[in-house]
Amino acid sequence: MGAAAAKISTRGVDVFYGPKQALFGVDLDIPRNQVTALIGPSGCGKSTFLRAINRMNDTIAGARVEGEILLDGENVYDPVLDVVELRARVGMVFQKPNPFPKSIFENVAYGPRIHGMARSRAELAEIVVRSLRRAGLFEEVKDRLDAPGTSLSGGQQQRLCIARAIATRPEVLLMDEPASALDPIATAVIEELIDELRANYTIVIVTHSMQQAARVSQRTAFFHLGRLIEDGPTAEIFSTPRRRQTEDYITGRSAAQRPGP
Ligand SMILES: Nc1ncnc2c1ncn2[C@@H]1O[C@H](COP(=O)(O)OP(=O)(O)OP(=O)(O)O)[C@@H](O)[C@H]1O
Repeated sequence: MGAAAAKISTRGVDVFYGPKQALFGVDLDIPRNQVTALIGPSGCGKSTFLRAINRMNDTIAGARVEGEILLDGENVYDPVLDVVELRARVGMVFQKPNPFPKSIFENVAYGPRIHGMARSRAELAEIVVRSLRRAGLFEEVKDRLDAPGTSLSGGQQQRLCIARAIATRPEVLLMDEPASALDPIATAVIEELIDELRANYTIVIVTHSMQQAARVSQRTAFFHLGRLIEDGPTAEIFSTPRRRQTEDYITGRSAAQRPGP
């Protein structure tokens, strides 16, 4: 895939935490309206890479990003770019569901309100309902929108966080192990939702589960020790990886995958 077709293109991305380099020269093209899975052993830099895309690393003292990350051809590290706006365009969902200590309604209304997306209470309510519907949660919560977000089950809370992320009409959704804290049924619901969402969003998901990567993604990028080893269509990465390190990881032969002594 050429950079022209990509929603996000990274070139020579290095990330440092103080003196420690966590990513080395990552070049990756992420296509629009597909799910790209980032896989690799613990500590290989998957989350670091994800956070570099919407500049969440800016919030970590001592973190530094070099190289280029282009969103529709525009460098997200351009000093004139408004970071708050960037994070509305590139939403994020974390491993642990983290609803605000507010009502279900307010969790979703927060972003559209601070971005001035609604002119009236009715318009705001419309955005909230639409986002909850898209996140596959509306039917379960429509009679208790004033209940605290934290009163929902873990899987519902994660769908609430997805509704919150999509309420600002982002173009990209970054998901850092979004189902790892959930039971298998809630996980299946989230995976189905991810599949539906890709029609409207570009999705990048970090996962430790290769089964999940195979189920939800169209493309997979394998990282090892801070380097992107290879990327390509998910079916090819899992059936005919080009690199030995990828093959070792997906077949469970890599030392990093074995349990400790
Ligand atoms: N805030 C931080 N300060 C210092 N070093 C960090 C920080 N966050 C991550 N690192 C280091 O950067 C490297 C990459 O970490 P990262 O969390 O991106 O890996 P990962 O592949 O997402 O791991 P995991 O699968 O365990 O979540 C690791 O060596 C980690 O210790």
